[in-house]
This record gives sequence, structure tokens and C-alpha cells, in this order.
Amino acid sequence: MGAITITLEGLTTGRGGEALGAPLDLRLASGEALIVTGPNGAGKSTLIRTLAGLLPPLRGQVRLGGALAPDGEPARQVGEIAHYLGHRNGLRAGARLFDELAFWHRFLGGESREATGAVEAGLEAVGLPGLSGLSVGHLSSGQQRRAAIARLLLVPRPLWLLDEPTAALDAKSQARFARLAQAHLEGGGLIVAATHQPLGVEGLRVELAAPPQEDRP
Ligand SMILES: Nc1ncnc2c1ncn2[C@@H]1O[C@H](COP(=O)(O)OP(=O)(O)OP(=O)(O)O)[C@@H](O)[C@H]1O
Repeated sequence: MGAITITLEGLTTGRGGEALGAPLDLRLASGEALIVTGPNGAGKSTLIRTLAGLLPPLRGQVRLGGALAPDGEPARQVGEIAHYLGHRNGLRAGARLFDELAFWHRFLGGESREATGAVEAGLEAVGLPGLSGLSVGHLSSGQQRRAAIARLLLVPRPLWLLDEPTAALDAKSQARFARLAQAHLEGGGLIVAATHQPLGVEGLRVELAAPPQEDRP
């Protein structure tokens, strides 16, 4: 991966035209993480979704430097170089885990002949080896979250956009996630993560303020 920069220039996010928090000005480079904290309703998910391109910014912009899209052309949108892991796992309960992860592998541009190896390696990395034949709904909620984290590993993408990635994980799984995140950064990747709990990686920190209607004791 070449060096990549993501620059937020006066980025204001919000819902229904209402801004959530002050404009953000910051720069993130390869190997760096941005940890976004703040109380419920502060706008953490809104920021992550805006960066992923799922919501429009109210004002300001996000500039990409040195990033190539999967087609080899310079990337214009953050979403082209990012994995997005939201609150939901993106895995259907009634489907086989292998089929769901193979779908994501294909969706993310993976070669179909590499799907089986990528799925098994991803599940191994999150401590779920050999479970690909089970229905997603037969996994515990922590196991389902770990399977969703395996999505990040199916196809390499430089930026991980993560919304409370370790919610529902036990201590051992949190430590395993921290090692995966650290390895991603050491490989030149970038992470933007909203979280209520320590993720085990160092990074820039942004604390969003409580929304006005909740800014009372
Ligand atoms: N789909 C939506 N439509 C309208 N408003 C929304 C929507 N989703 C969230 N909001 C509002 O946007 C604000 C920020 O929500 P957001 O989910 O970004 O907060 P958060 O910091 O991620 O909170 P939490 O810690 O609870 O996950 C809240 O006031 C919420 O009510």
C-alpha cells in the first residue's frame, strides 16, 4: 500500500440538516487511527456513515491523497477504499456463514476461486475456524460480531471505518481484535473507529459533545 492521507476540511455532519458538533479539521495518514468517542447521540455513527459515503456532509469536505480505487484509478470517494463495519453485522441470520462471507468477498471484488481460502482464513483470524457451515443465526451475538469483523479481512482495503466494532466481544476477542487492528495499521492501513470502550490501538482522538437536548445532568 502506498502512503494515503485523508483530510477532513471543516467537515460538519448531521441529521435532517441539523449539525452534530463542531466542524472537524484533521488529517489522518497511513498507519494512523482516529478514535471517535462521545455520549449516546453525539453523532459518532453519523460521522462514520458520512465518511463511508452513506450520508452527505452538511458542510466541508473529505480529501483523499495517494489512494487508488480497486480499478487502479485514483480514488475520489472514501467509500472506494474503505471497509464499513456498522452496528449491524451485514450477515443474514438464516443463511450459512460461508455463503454470507463468500457473498461479501465477491461484493468487495474478490476472485471467486479465492473465496473459500479467504473465508476460512478470515474465520481463523477471528477465532472461528471450522464454523463456516453453520447458520449465522446459530452463532452467539459475540460470534456473529467476530464473523462480521472477518469481513474486514476478506479483501484488503486500506481504510477501516468501524462503528463500535468490539461491542458484544469478550475480553479475549477484544484482545484478538486489537492485534488485528494493530497489524492493519502496521501494514500501512488507516482506521476510523467510533467506540465507547478502549480498542487497544493508539490514535488521534476526537470527543464529540452530547447533543443539546441531552446536555443536562
Ligand atoms: N435515521 C435517522 N434519522 C434522523 N435522525 C437520526 C437518525 N439516526 C440518528 N439520528 C439522530 O442523530 C443523532 C446522532 O446519532 P448517532 O447515531 O450518530 O449517535 P452516536 O454518537 O453514534 O450514538 P450511540 O453512542 O448511541 O451509538 C441523534 O440525535 C439521533 O437521534
